[in-house]
Amino acid sequence: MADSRTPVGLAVPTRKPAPTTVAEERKDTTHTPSQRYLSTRGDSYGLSFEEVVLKGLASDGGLFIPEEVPSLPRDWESKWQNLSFSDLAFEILSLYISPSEIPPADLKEIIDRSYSTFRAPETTPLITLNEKDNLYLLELFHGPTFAFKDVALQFLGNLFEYFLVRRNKGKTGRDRHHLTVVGATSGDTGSAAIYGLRGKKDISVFILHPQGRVSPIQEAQMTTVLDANVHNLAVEGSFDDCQDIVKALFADPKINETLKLGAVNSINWARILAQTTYYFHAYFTLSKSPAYKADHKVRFVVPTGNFGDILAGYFAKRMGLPSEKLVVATNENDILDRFWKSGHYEKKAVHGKVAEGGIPADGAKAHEDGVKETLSPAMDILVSSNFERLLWFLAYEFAAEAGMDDEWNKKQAGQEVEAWLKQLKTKGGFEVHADILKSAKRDFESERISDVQTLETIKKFYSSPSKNGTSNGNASKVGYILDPHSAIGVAASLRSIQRTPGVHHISLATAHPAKFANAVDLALKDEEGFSFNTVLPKEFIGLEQKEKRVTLVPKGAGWEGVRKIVEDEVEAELKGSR
Ligand SMILES: Cc1ncc(COP(=O)(O)O)c(C=O)c1O
Ligand SMILES: N[C@@H](CCOP(=O)(O)O)C(=O)O
Repeated sequence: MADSRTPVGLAVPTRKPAPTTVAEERKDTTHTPSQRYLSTRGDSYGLSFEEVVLKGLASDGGLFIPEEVPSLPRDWESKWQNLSFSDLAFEILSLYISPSEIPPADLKEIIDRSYSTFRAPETTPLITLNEKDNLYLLELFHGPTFAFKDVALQFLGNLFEYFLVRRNKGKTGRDRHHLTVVGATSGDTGSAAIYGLRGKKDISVFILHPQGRVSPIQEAQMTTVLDANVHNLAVEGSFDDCQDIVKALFADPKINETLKLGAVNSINWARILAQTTYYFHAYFTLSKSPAYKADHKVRFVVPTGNFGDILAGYFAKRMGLPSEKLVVATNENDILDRFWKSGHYEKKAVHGKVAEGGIPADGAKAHEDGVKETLSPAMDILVSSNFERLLWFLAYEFAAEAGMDDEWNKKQAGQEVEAWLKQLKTKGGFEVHADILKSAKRDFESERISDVQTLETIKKFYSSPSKNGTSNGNASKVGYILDPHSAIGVAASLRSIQRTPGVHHISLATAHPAKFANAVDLALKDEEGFSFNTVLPKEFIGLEQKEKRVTLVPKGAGWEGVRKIVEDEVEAELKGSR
Protein backbone atom coordinates (compact mmCIF):
# COMPACT_ATOMS: atom_id res chain seq x y z
CA MET A 1 0.00 0.00 0.00
CA ALA A 2 1.14 3.51 -0.68
CA ASP A 3 1.57 5.47 2.54
CA SER A 4 -0.23 8.74 3.26
CA ARG A 5 2.64 10.66 1.66
CA THR A 6 2.04 9.11 -1.75
CA PRO A 7 1.36 11.97 -4.18
CA VAL A 8 -1.87 12.09 -6.15
CA GLY A 9 -1.58 9.76 -9.11
CA LEU A 10 1.54 8.06 -7.79
CA ALA A 11 1.49 4.32 -8.30
CA VAL A 12 1.85 1.89 -5.41
CA PRO A 13 5.57 1.23 -4.94
CA THR A 14 6.72 -1.38 -7.38
CA ARG A 15 10.22 -2.74 -7.35
CA LYS A 16 10.58 -3.17 -11.07
CA PRO A 17 14.15 -4.07 -11.97
CA ALA A 18 16.04 -1.30 -13.69
CA PRO A 19 16.50 -1.78 -17.45
CA THR A 20 19.33 -4.24 -18.00
CA THR A 21 21.29 -1.71 -20.03
CA VAL A 22 21.60 0.48 -16.94
CA ALA A 23 23.53 -2.07 -14.96
CA GLU A 24 25.72 -2.78 -17.94
CA GLU A 25 26.37 0.80 -18.86
CA ARG A 26 27.15 1.75 -15.28
CA LYS A 27 30.16 -0.54 -15.45
CA ASP A 28 31.61 2.20 -17.62
CA THR A 29 33.59 4.04 -14.96
CA THR A 30 34.65 6.82 -17.33
CA HIS A 31 31.27 8.50 -16.66
CA THR A 32 30.19 9.75 -13.23
CA PRO A 33 26.40 9.64 -12.54
CA SER A 34 26.18 13.36 -13.34
CA GLN A 35 27.48 12.53 -16.82
CA ARG A 36 24.76 9.92 -17.45
CA TYR A 37 21.21 10.93 -18.24
CA LEU A 38 17.65 9.67 -17.65
CA SER A 39 14.22 10.63 -18.94
CA THR A 40 11.75 12.49 -16.73
CA ARG A 41 9.10 9.92 -17.70
CA GLY A 42 11.13 6.99 -16.48
CA ASP A 43 11.75 4.82 -19.53
CA SER A 44 15.35 5.70 -20.41
CA TYR A 45 18.39 5.56 -18.14
CA GLY A 46 22.15 5.58 -18.50
CA LEU A 47 22.37 7.67 -21.67
CA SER A 48 25.54 9.51 -22.61
CA PHE A 49 25.78 13.28 -23.15
CA GLU A 50 26.16 12.81 -26.91
CA GLU A 51 23.05 10.63 -27.05
CA VAL A 52 20.89 13.16 -25.20
CA VAL A 53 22.20 16.11 -27.21
CA LEU A 54 21.54 14.42 -30.54
CA LYS A 55 18.19 12.89 -29.52
CA GLY A 56 16.81 16.03 -27.86
CA LEU A 57 13.64 14.42 -26.55
CA ALA A 58 13.45 10.96 -24.96
CA SER A 59 11.50 8.29 -26.84
CA ASP A 60 8.93 8.14 -24.00
CA GLY A 61 8.23 11.85 -24.60
CA GLY A 62 10.17 12.91 -21.49
CA LEU A 63 13.04 15.37 -21.13
CA PHE A 64 16.57 14.38 -20.24
CA ILE A 65 18.15 15.26 -16.91
CA PRO A 66 21.40 14.11 -15.30
CA GLU A 67 21.06 11.05 -13.08
CA GLU A 68 22.71 13.15 -10.37
CA VAL A 69 23.35 16.87 -10.11
CA PRO A 70 27.09 17.32 -9.48
CA SER A 71 28.27 19.18 -6.39
CA LEU A 72 30.75 21.98 -6.74
CA PRO A 73 34.41 21.11 -6.25
CA ARG A 74 36.09 22.09 -3.00
CA ASP A 75 37.31 25.73 -3.03
CA TRP A 76 35.19 26.43 -6.11
CA GLU A 77 34.77 30.08 -5.12
CA SER A 78 38.46 30.85 -4.84
CA LYS A 79 39.32 28.74 -7.88
CA TRP A 80 36.62 30.09 -10.19
CA GLN A 81 35.99 33.66 -9.14
CA ASN A 82 38.46 35.28 -11.52
CA LEU A 83 37.88 33.05 -14.53
CA SER A 84 36.71 34.46 -17.84
CA PHE A 85 33.21 33.49 -19.00
CA SER A 86 34.64 30.82 -21.33
CA ASP A 87 36.97 29.34 -18.72
CA LEU A 88 34.13 29.24 -16.20
CA ALA A 89 31.85 27.55 -18.74
CA PHE A 90 34.56 24.95 -19.30
CA GLU A 91 34.79 24.16 -15.56
CA ILE A 92 31.02 23.85 -15.16
CA LEU A 93 30.35 21.88 -18.33
CA SER A 94 33.20 19.47 -17.52
CA LEU A 95 31.22 18.33 -14.48
CA TYR A 96 28.46 17.11 -16.82
CA ILE A 97 30.45 15.85 -19.83
CA SER A 98 32.85 12.93 -19.51
CA PRO A 99 36.34 13.53 -20.95
CA SER A 100 35.92 10.13 -22.61
CA GLU A 101 33.13 11.68 -24.71
CA ILE A 102 34.68 15.06 -25.47
CA PRO A 103 38.40 15.37 -24.68
CA PRO A 104 38.99 18.52 -22.54
CA ALA A 105 41.01 20.30 -25.24
CA ASP A 106 38.16 19.82 -27.73
CA LEU A 107 35.53 21.00 -25.24
CA LYS A 108 37.60 24.09 -24.47
CA GLU A 109 37.96 24.88 -28.18
CA ILE A 110 34.18 24.50 -28.79
CA ILE A 111 33.40 26.80 -25.86
CA ASP A 112 35.97 29.44 -26.80
CA ARG A 113 34.72 29.53 -30.39
CA SER A 114 31.10 29.81 -29.22
CA TYR A 115 31.72 32.89 -27.09
CA SER A 116 34.14 34.59 -29.49
CA THR A 117 31.07 35.82 -31.41
CA PHE A 118 29.83 37.96 -28.50
CA ARG A 119 30.20 41.73 -28.66
CA ALA A 120 30.86 42.31 -24.91
CA PRO A 121 34.26 41.31 -23.46
CA GLU A 122 32.51 39.94 -20.34
CA THR A 123 30.10 37.96 -22.62
CA THR A 124 27.23 38.60 -20.15
CA PRO A 125 27.93 41.89 -18.33
CA LEU A 126 26.32 42.73 -15.00
CA ILE A 127 25.34 46.37 -14.57
CA THR A 128 24.03 48.31 -11.60
CA LEU A 129 20.45 49.39 -12.18
CA ASN A 130 19.74 50.87 -8.79
CA GLU A 131 22.53 50.88 -6.21
CA LYS A 132 20.32 51.94 -3.32
CA ASP A 133 18.09 48.89 -3.73
CA ASN A 134 20.94 46.49 -4.62
CA LEU A 135 19.31 45.90 -8.00
CA TYR A 136 21.52 44.59 -10.81
CA LEU A 137 20.80 43.71 -14.41
CA LEU A 138 22.44 40.74 -16.11
CA GLU A 139 22.65 41.66 -19.80
CA LEU A 140 22.37 38.46 -21.79
CA PHE A 141 21.86 39.99 -25.23
CA HIS A 142 25.34 40.64 -26.55
CA GLY A 143 25.42 37.63 -28.89
CA PRO A 144 24.79 37.57 -32.66
CA THR A 145 20.97 37.77 -32.48
CA PHE A 146 20.70 40.12 -29.47
CA ALA A 147 18.88 37.63 -27.20
CA PHE A 148 19.88 35.38 -24.31
CA LYS A 149 19.37 32.30 -26.49
CA ASP A 150 22.70 32.96 -28.19
CA VAL A 151 24.56 31.88 -25.05
CA ALA A 152 23.30 28.33 -25.48
CA LEU A 153 22.70 28.17 -29.21
CA GLN A 154 26.13 29.33 -30.34
CA PHE A 155 27.47 26.46 -28.21
CA LEU A 156 24.85 23.92 -29.34
CA GLY A 157 25.49 24.66 -33.03
CA ASN A 158 29.20 23.99 -32.58
CA LEU A 159 28.50 20.90 -30.49
CA PHE A 160 26.24 19.39 -33.18
CA GLU A 161 28.95 20.07 -35.73
CA TYR A 162 31.61 18.43 -33.54
CA PHE A 163 29.57 15.23 -33.04
CA LEU A 164 28.66 15.03 -36.74
CA VAL A 165 32.22 15.53 -38.00
CA ARG A 166 33.30 12.68 -35.69
CA ARG A 167 30.43 10.38 -36.72
CA ASN A 168 30.86 11.07 -40.42
CA LYS A 169 34.60 10.60 -40.67
CA GLY A 170 35.35 8.60 -43.82
CA LYS A 171 31.65 8.34 -44.78
CA THR A 172 30.10 9.61 -47.98
CA GLY A 173 26.63 10.22 -49.46
CA ARG A 174 23.64 8.68 -47.70
CA ASP A 175 25.91 6.91 -45.19
CA ARG A 176 26.59 10.22 -43.51
CA HIS A 177 24.61 11.05 -40.35
CA HIS A 178 22.40 13.94 -41.46
CA LEU A 179 20.69 15.77 -38.58
CA THR A 180 17.27 17.32 -39.16
CA VAL A 181 16.76 19.99 -36.53
CA VAL A 182 13.16 21.00 -35.85
CA GLY A 183 12.37 23.82 -33.46
CA ALA A 184 9.45 25.96 -32.33
CA THR A 185 9.89 29.63 -31.60
CA SER A 186 7.97 32.57 -30.27
CA GLY A 187 10.70 34.69 -31.86
CA ASP A 188 14.11 34.40 -30.22
CA THR A 189 15.03 30.71 -30.23
CA GLY A 190 14.40 30.64 -33.98
CA SER A 191 16.85 33.35 -34.94
CA ALA A 192 19.47 32.21 -32.42
CA ALA A 193 19.22 28.62 -33.72
CA ILE A 194 19.39 29.75 -37.34
CA TYR A 195 22.48 31.88 -36.66
CA GLY A 196 24.05 28.97 -34.77
CA LEU A 197 23.38 26.43 -37.54
CA ARG A 198 23.32 28.27 -40.87
CA GLY A 199 25.59 26.74 -43.48
CA LYS A 200 26.67 23.85 -41.22
CA LYS A 201 27.39 20.60 -43.06
CA ASP A 202 25.09 17.61 -42.50
CA ILE A 203 22.43 19.71 -40.74
CA SER A 204 19.04 20.94 -42.00
CA VAL A 205 17.13 23.29 -39.73
CA PHE A 206 13.34 23.83 -39.70
CA ILE A 207 11.98 26.57 -37.47
CA LEU A 208 8.24 26.93 -36.83
CA HIS A 209 6.98 30.31 -35.69
CA PRO A 210 3.40 31.51 -35.08
CA GLN A 211 2.53 33.61 -38.11
CA GLY A 212 2.15 37.30 -37.23
CA ARG A 213 2.84 36.76 -33.53
CA VAL A 214 6.58 37.51 -33.48
CA SER A 215 8.01 41.00 -33.69
CA PRO A 216 8.87 42.33 -37.20
CA ILE A 217 12.61 42.34 -36.43
CA GLN A 218 12.47 38.78 -35.08
CA GLU A 219 10.60 37.69 -38.20
CA ALA A 220 13.14 39.40 -40.44
CA GLN A 221 16.10 37.95 -38.51
CA MET A 222 14.80 34.46 -39.27
CA THR A 223 13.40 34.73 -42.76
CA THR A 224 16.20 36.77 -44.35
CA VAL A 225 18.69 33.95 -43.80
CA LEU A 226 18.75 32.31 -47.22
CA ASP A 227 21.26 29.50 -46.63
CA ALA A 228 20.07 26.28 -48.29
CA ASN A 229 19.95 24.37 -44.98
CA VAL A 230 17.61 26.90 -43.29
CA HIS A 231 13.80 26.55 -43.57
CA ASN A 232 11.30 28.87 -41.90
CA LEU A 233 7.71 27.70 -41.46
CA ALA A 234 5.06 30.27 -40.47
CA VAL A 235 2.29 28.37 -38.68
CA GLU A 236 -1.27 29.71 -38.52
CA GLY A 237 -1.72 29.39 -34.75
CA SER A 238 0.10 30.02 -31.47
CA PHE A 239 3.58 29.19 -30.18
CA ASP A 240 2.01 26.25 -28.30
CA ASP A 241 0.71 24.89 -31.63
CA CYS A 242 4.27 25.08 -33.00
CA GLN A 243 5.65 23.38 -29.90
CA ASP A 244 2.98 20.63 -30.11
CA ILE A 245 3.87 19.96 -33.76
CA VAL A 246 7.55 19.67 -32.86
CA LYS A 247 6.79 17.26 -30.02
CA ALA A 248 4.51 15.19 -32.29
CA LEU A 249 7.33 14.90 -34.84
CA PHE A 250 9.69 13.67 -32.11
CA ALA A 251 7.06 11.13 -31.02
CA ASP A 252 6.88 9.65 -34.55
CA PRO A 253 9.38 6.76 -34.62
CA LYS A 254 9.45 6.65 -38.43
CA ILE A 255 10.56 10.21 -39.10
CA ASN A 256 12.86 10.05 -36.10
CA GLU A 257 14.64 7.12 -37.61
CA THR A 258 14.71 8.25 -41.23
CA LEU A 259 15.46 11.92 -40.70
CA LYS A 260 17.37 11.75 -37.38
CA LEU A 261 15.61 14.62 -35.65
CA GLY A 262 17.50 17.02 -33.43
CA ALA A 263 16.17 19.69 -31.02
CA VAL A 264 17.23 23.28 -30.51
CA ASN A 265 14.51 24.21 -28.07
CA SER A 266 15.24 24.07 -24.38
CA ILE A 267 13.94 20.51 -24.39
CA ASN A 268 17.57 19.88 -25.45
CA TRP A 269 19.58 19.42 -22.25
CA ALA A 270 22.62 21.21 -23.71
CA ARG A 271 20.57 24.43 -23.81
CA ILE A 272 19.94 24.34 -20.06
CA LEU A 273 23.48 23.30 -19.25
CA ALA A 274 25.07 26.13 -21.23
CA GLN A 275 22.83 28.67 -19.49
CA THR A 276 23.99 27.71 -15.97
CA THR A 277 27.32 29.49 -16.59
CA TYR A 278 25.89 32.99 -16.43
CA TYR A 279 24.35 32.46 -13.01
CA PHE A 280 27.82 31.67 -11.63
CA HIS A 281 29.45 34.42 -13.67
CA ALA A 282 26.97 37.03 -12.41
CA TYR A 283 27.40 35.86 -8.83
CA PHE A 284 31.19 36.26 -9.06
CA THR A 285 30.93 39.67 -10.73
CA LEU A 286 28.62 40.85 -7.97
CA SER A 287 30.59 39.33 -5.11
CA LYS A 288 33.75 41.12 -6.30
CA SER A 289 32.02 44.52 -6.60
CA PRO A 290 32.38 47.14 -3.83
CA ALA A 291 28.57 47.25 -3.49
CA TYR A 292 28.42 43.59 -2.42
CA LYS A 293 27.57 42.89 1.19
CA ALA A 294 28.72 39.40 2.12
CA ASP A 295 26.04 38.94 4.78
CA HIS A 296 23.21 39.78 2.34
CA LYS A 297 21.59 37.14 0.21
CA VAL A 298 21.28 36.97 -3.59
CA ARG A 299 18.10 36.45 -5.60
CA PHE A 300 17.85 35.89 -9.35
CA VAL A 301 14.73 37.20 -11.07
CA VAL A 302 13.93 35.66 -14.44
CA PRO A 303 11.39 36.67 -17.13
CA THR A 304 9.87 33.27 -17.77
CA GLY A 305 7.96 31.51 -20.54
CA ASN A 306 9.11 27.99 -21.35
CA PHE A 307 10.93 27.74 -17.98
CA GLY A 308 14.32 26.98 -19.56
CA ASP A 309 16.25 30.02 -18.40
CA ILE A 310 15.18 29.83 -14.77
CA LEU A 311 15.69 26.07 -14.76
CA ALA A 312 19.38 26.69 -15.50
CA GLY A 313 19.39 28.82 -12.33
CA TYR A 314 17.76 25.95 -10.44
CA PHE A 315 20.54 23.59 -11.53
CA ALA A 316 23.14 26.17 -10.47
CA LYS A 317 21.40 26.40 -7.07
CA ARG A 318 21.22 22.62 -6.70
CA MET A 319 24.94 22.43 -7.49
CA GLY A 320 25.59 24.81 -4.59
CA LEU A 321 25.47 28.37 -5.94
CA PRO A 322 24.33 30.49 -2.96
CA SER A 323 21.14 31.97 -4.38
CA GLU A 324 18.46 32.37 -1.76
CA LYS A 325 15.51 32.23 -4.19
CA LEU A 326 14.73 32.24 -7.88
CA VAL A 327 11.86 34.53 -8.80
CA VAL A 328 9.66 33.45 -11.73
CA ALA A 329 8.37 36.56 -13.53
CA THR A 330 5.52 35.87 -15.96
CA ASN A 331 3.51 38.11 -18.24
CA GLU A 332 -0.30 37.77 -18.45
CA ASN A 333 0.18 34.20 -19.68
CA ASP A 334 0.56 33.22 -16.08
CA ILE A 335 0.21 29.43 -15.72
CA LEU A 336 3.42 29.36 -13.64
CA ASP A 337 2.45 32.21 -11.35
CA ARG A 338 -0.88 30.49 -10.73
CA PHE A 339 0.95 27.26 -9.93
CA TRP A 340 3.09 28.91 -7.26
CA LYS A 341 0.04 30.65 -5.80
CA SER A 342 -2.28 27.61 -5.78
CA GLY A 343 -0.51 24.29 -6.49
CA HIS A 344 -2.70 23.89 -9.60
CA TYR A 345 -0.98 23.69 -12.97
CA GLU A 346 -3.82 24.47 -15.34
CA LYS A 347 -4.04 25.84 -18.84
CA LYS A 348 -7.08 27.94 -17.90
CA ALA A 349 -7.24 30.17 -14.83
CA VAL A 350 -9.79 28.44 -12.60
CA HIS A 351 -7.99 28.25 -9.25
CA GLY A 352 -5.93 30.48 -7.01
CA LYS A 353 -5.37 34.18 -7.03
CA VAL A 354 -6.67 34.93 -10.49
CA ALA A 355 -10.02 33.18 -10.02
CA GLU A 356 -10.60 34.72 -6.59
CA GLY A 357 -9.98 38.24 -7.76
CA GLY A 358 -11.42 37.74 -11.24
CA ILE A 359 -9.17 37.88 -14.29
CA PRO A 360 -7.56 41.32 -14.22
CA ALA A 361 -8.50 43.60 -17.08
CA ASP A 362 -4.94 44.18 -18.25
CA GLY A 363 -5.76 44.85 -21.83
CA ALA A 364 -3.82 42.08 -23.59
CA LYS A 365 -5.80 40.44 -26.38
CA ALA A 366 -6.81 36.80 -25.68
CA HIS A 367 -6.92 34.33 -28.58
CA GLU A 368 -9.47 31.50 -28.72
CA ASP A 369 -6.67 29.05 -27.94
CA GLY A 370 -6.29 30.80 -24.56
CA VAL A 371 -2.95 32.48 -25.24
CA LYS A 372 -2.89 36.20 -24.59
CA GLU A 373 -1.10 38.40 -27.07
CA THR A 374 1.06 40.61 -24.86
CA LEU A 375 3.79 43.20 -25.32
CA SER A 376 6.33 40.49 -24.42
CA PRO A 377 5.53 38.02 -27.23
CA ALA A 378 8.48 35.69 -26.61
CA MET A 379 6.78 34.74 -23.34
CA ASP A 380 3.30 34.21 -24.81
CA ILE A 381 3.27 30.56 -23.87
CA LEU A 382 0.42 28.55 -22.37
CA VAL A 383 2.32 25.46 -21.21
CA SER A 384 5.97 25.68 -20.14
CA SER A 385 7.86 22.74 -21.54
CA ASN A 386 10.73 22.69 -19.04
CA PHE A 387 8.50 22.77 -16.01
CA GLU A 388 8.46 19.00 -16.46
CA ARG A 389 12.11 18.87 -15.38
CA LEU A 390 11.34 20.72 -12.15
CA LEU A 391 8.32 18.48 -11.56
CA TRP A 392 10.64 15.46 -11.71
CA PHE A 393 12.87 16.86 -8.97
CA LEU A 394 9.86 17.79 -6.82
CA ALA A 395 8.39 14.28 -7.22
CA TYR A 396 11.82 12.72 -6.57
CA GLU A 397 12.30 14.60 -3.30
CA PHE A 398 8.77 13.75 -2.23
CA ALA A 399 9.33 10.07 -2.96
CA ALA A 400 12.67 10.16 -1.12
CA GLU A 401 10.84 10.97 2.10
CA ALA A 402 9.24 7.52 2.00
CA GLY A 403 12.71 6.17 2.93
CA MET A 404 13.21 3.75 0.02
CA ASP A 405 16.38 3.51 -2.07
CA ASP A 406 17.44 5.95 -4.76
CA GLU A 407 16.54 3.73 -7.68
CA TRP A 408 13.00 3.42 -6.35
CA ASN A 409 12.73 7.19 -5.82
CA LYS A 410 13.75 7.81 -9.42
CA LYS A 411 11.23 5.31 -10.75
CA GLN A 412 8.48 6.87 -8.64
CA ALA A 413 9.38 10.34 -9.87
CA GLY A 414 9.16 9.16 -13.49
CA GLN A 415 5.75 7.57 -12.91
CA GLU A 416 4.43 10.63 -11.15
CA VAL A 417 5.58 13.00 -13.91
CA GLU A 418 4.00 10.72 -16.49
CA ALA A 419 0.68 10.79 -14.54
CA TRP A 420 0.71 14.58 -14.18
CA LEU A 421 1.46 15.13 -17.86
CA LYS A 422 -1.33 12.76 -18.82
CA GLN A 423 -3.78 14.76 -16.71
CA LEU A 424 -2.55 17.97 -18.31
CA LYS A 425 -3.34 16.50 -21.71
CA THR A 426 -6.67 14.90 -20.89
CA LYS A 427 -8.09 17.27 -18.26
CA GLY A 428 -6.22 20.49 -18.99
CA GLY A 429 -4.37 20.49 -15.66
CA PHE A 430 -3.42 18.82 -12.40
CA GLU A 431 -2.88 19.61 -8.74
CA VAL A 432 0.20 18.72 -6.68
CA HIS A 433 0.31 17.58 -3.06
CA ALA A 434 0.63 20.42 -0.50
CA ASP A 435 4.12 19.21 0.48
CA ILE A 436 5.25 19.37 -3.13
CA LEU A 437 4.05 22.94 -3.43
CA LYS A 438 5.89 23.68 -0.18
CA SER A 439 9.17 22.43 -1.59
CA ALA A 440 8.58 24.35 -4.84
CA LYS A 441 8.21 27.47 -2.67
CA ARG A 442 11.47 26.72 -0.86
CA ASP A 443 13.46 27.55 -4.00
CA PHE A 444 11.09 29.79 -5.96
CA GLU A 445 8.70 32.72 -5.70
CA SER A 446 6.59 34.07 -8.53
CA GLU A 447 5.20 37.34 -9.84
CA ARG A 448 2.79 38.15 -12.65
CA ILE A 449 3.34 41.41 -14.52
CA SER A 450 0.69 42.93 -16.75
CA ASP A 451 1.28 44.85 -19.98
CA VAL A 452 0.44 48.09 -18.19
CA GLN A 453 3.08 47.40 -15.53
CA THR A 454 5.58 46.43 -18.22
CA LEU A 455 5.18 49.81 -19.93
CA GLU A 456 5.39 51.67 -16.60
CA THR A 457 8.66 49.90 -15.81
CA ILE A 458 10.24 50.73 -19.18
CA LYS A 459 9.25 54.35 -18.63
CA LYS A 460 10.49 54.46 -15.05
CA PHE A 461 14.01 53.29 -15.89
CA TYR A 462 14.26 55.53 -18.93
CA SER A 463 13.29 58.62 -16.95
CA SER A 464 15.50 57.95 -13.92
CA PRO A 465 19.13 57.72 -15.00
CA SER A 466 20.78 54.49 -13.90
CA LYS A 467 24.08 54.40 -12.04
CA ASN A 468 26.15 53.15 -14.96
CA GLY A 469 23.69 51.61 -17.31
CA THR A 470 25.40 52.17 -20.58
CA SER A 471 26.31 48.84 -22.01
CA ASN A 472 23.34 48.29 -24.34
CA GLY A 473 24.38 51.37 -26.25
CA ASN A 474 22.09 53.78 -24.42
CA ALA A 475 23.57 57.04 -23.25
CA SER A 476 23.51 57.11 -19.45
CA LYS A 477 22.12 60.66 -19.43
CA VAL A 478 18.78 59.40 -20.81
CA GLY A 479 18.61 56.43 -18.48
CA TYR A 480 18.28 52.83 -19.44
CA ILE A 481 16.01 51.32 -22.10
CA LEU A 482 14.65 47.92 -21.10
CA ASP A 483 13.09 45.53 -23.56
CA PRO A 484 9.58 44.42 -22.48
CA HIS A 485 10.74 40.96 -21.33
CA SER A 486 13.57 42.37 -19.25
CA ALA A 487 11.12 44.97 -17.89
CA ILE A 488 8.95 42.13 -16.57
CA GLY A 489 11.96 40.84 -14.63
CA VAL A 490 12.73 44.29 -13.28
CA ALA A 491 9.08 44.93 -12.26
CA ALA A 492 9.08 41.58 -10.42
CA SER A 493 12.43 42.48 -8.80
CA LEU A 494 10.98 45.73 -7.45
CA ARG A 495 8.15 43.79 -5.79
CA SER A 496 10.58 41.23 -4.38
CA ILE A 497 12.81 44.04 -3.04
CA GLN A 498 9.84 45.47 -1.13
CA ARG A 499 9.43 42.12 0.64
CA THR A 500 13.15 41.51 1.18
CA PRO A 501 14.98 44.84 1.48
CA GLY A 502 18.77 44.51 1.46
CA VAL A 503 18.84 41.29 -0.56
CA HIS A 504 20.88 41.63 -3.76
CA HIS A 505 18.62 41.18 -6.77
CA ILE A 506 20.05 40.10 -10.12
CA SER A 507 17.41 40.58 -12.78
CA LEU A 508 18.00 38.84 -16.10
CA ALA A 509 17.81 41.06 -19.21
CA THR A 510 16.87 38.58 -21.91
CA ALA A 511 16.71 40.66 -25.09
CA HIS A 512 17.89 43.92 -26.62
CA PRO A 513 15.16 46.62 -26.69
CA ALA A 514 15.52 47.14 -30.45
CA LYS A 515 13.93 43.73 -31.05
CA PHE A 516 10.64 45.02 -29.61
CA ALA A 517 10.06 48.42 -31.16
CA ASN A 518 6.32 48.29 -30.56
CA ALA A 519 6.49 48.06 -26.77
CA VAL A 520 9.46 50.38 -26.39
CA ASP A 521 7.79 53.01 -28.59
CA LEU A 522 4.51 52.70 -26.72
CA ALA A 523 6.29 53.27 -23.43
CA LEU A 524 8.63 56.07 -24.48
CA LYS A 525 7.11 57.91 -27.44
CA ASP A 526 6.12 60.89 -25.28
CA GLU A 527 9.43 61.11 -23.43
CA GLU A 528 11.44 64.17 -24.28
CA GLY A 529 14.36 63.45 -26.57
CA PHE A 530 13.47 59.81 -27.15
CA SER A 531 14.12 58.40 -30.57
CA PHE A 532 14.01 54.70 -31.35
CA ASN A 533 16.99 55.13 -33.67
CA THR A 534 19.25 55.65 -30.67
CA VAL A 535 18.84 51.99 -29.70
CA LEU A 536 18.89 50.49 -33.19
CA PRO A 537 22.01 48.35 -33.72
CA LYS A 538 23.58 48.63 -37.16
CA GLU A 539 22.78 44.94 -37.76
CA PHE A 540 19.04 45.74 -37.78
CA ILE A 541 19.14 48.65 -40.21
CA GLY A 542 17.48 47.67 -43.50
CA LEU A 543 16.90 44.09 -42.29
CA GLU A 544 13.12 44.16 -42.80
CA GLN A 545 13.56 45.19 -46.45
CA LYS A 546 15.85 42.26 -47.37
CA GLU A 547 14.77 39.23 -49.43
CA LYS A 548 12.90 36.63 -47.35
CA ARG A 549 12.15 32.91 -47.64
CA VAL A 550 9.29 31.39 -45.60
CA THR A 551 6.67 28.64 -46.10
CA LEU A 552 3.14 29.08 -44.75
CA VAL A 553 1.65 26.18 -42.77
CA PRO A 554 -2.13 26.67 -42.90
CA LYS A 555 -4.36 25.89 -39.91
CA GLY A 556 -5.39 22.29 -40.12
CA ALA A 557 -2.19 21.12 -41.82
CA GLY A 558 -1.25 19.56 -38.48
CA TRP A 559 1.97 17.81 -37.69
CA GLU A 560 1.54 15.43 -40.64
CA GLY A 561 1.49 18.43 -42.99
CA VAL A 562 4.70 19.68 -41.45
CA ARG A 563 6.23 16.19 -41.65
CA LYS A 564 5.60 16.19 -45.41
CA ILE A 565 7.26 19.60 -45.85
CA VAL A 566 10.27 18.49 -43.79
CA GLU A 567 10.66 15.19 -45.65
CA ASP A 568 10.45 16.86 -49.07
CA GLU A 569 12.86 19.67 -48.22
CA VAL A 570 15.47 17.37 -46.69
CA GLU A 571 15.28 15.10 -49.72
CA ALA A 572 15.78 18.10 -52.02
CA GLU A 573 18.78 19.20 -49.94
CA LEU A 574 20.35 15.75 -49.96
CA LYS A 575 19.91 15.51 -53.71
CA GLY A 576 21.70 18.84 -53.90
CA SER A 577 18.80 20.48 -55.69
CA ARG A 578 18.54 23.22 -53.06
C1 LIG B 1 13.34 37.67 -24.72
C2 LIG B 1 12.87 36.49 -23.94
N1 LIG B 1 12.71 36.62 -22.63
C3 LIG B 1 12.28 35.60 -21.87
C4 LIG B 1 11.98 34.37 -22.42
C5 LIG B 1 11.53 33.27 -21.54
O1 LIG B 1 12.55 32.33 -21.34
P1 LIG B 1 12.19 30.82 -21.05
O2 LIG B 1 11.35 30.35 -22.19
O3 LIG B 1 13.50 30.12 -20.98
O4 LIG B 1 11.45 30.81 -19.78
C6 LIG B 1 12.13 34.21 -23.81
C7 LIG B 1 11.81 32.94 -24.51
O5 LIG B 1 12.25 31.91 -24.25
C8 LIG B 1 12.62 35.27 -24.58
O6 LIG B 1 12.84 35.13 -25.89
N1 LIG C 1 10.62 32.27 -26.03
C1 LIG C 1 11.09 31.22 -26.82
C2 LIG C 1 10.15 30.07 -26.88
C3 LIG C 1 10.87 28.78 -27.09
O1 LIG C 1 11.57 28.50 -25.93
P1 LIG C 1 12.79 27.55 -25.80
O2 LIG C 1 13.65 28.23 -24.82
O3 LIG C 1 12.26 26.27 -25.34
O4 LIG C 1 13.48 27.38 -27.11
C4 LIG C 1 11.46 31.77 -28.19
O5 LIG C 1 11.86 32.89 -28.25
O6 LIG C 1 11.37 31.10 -29.18
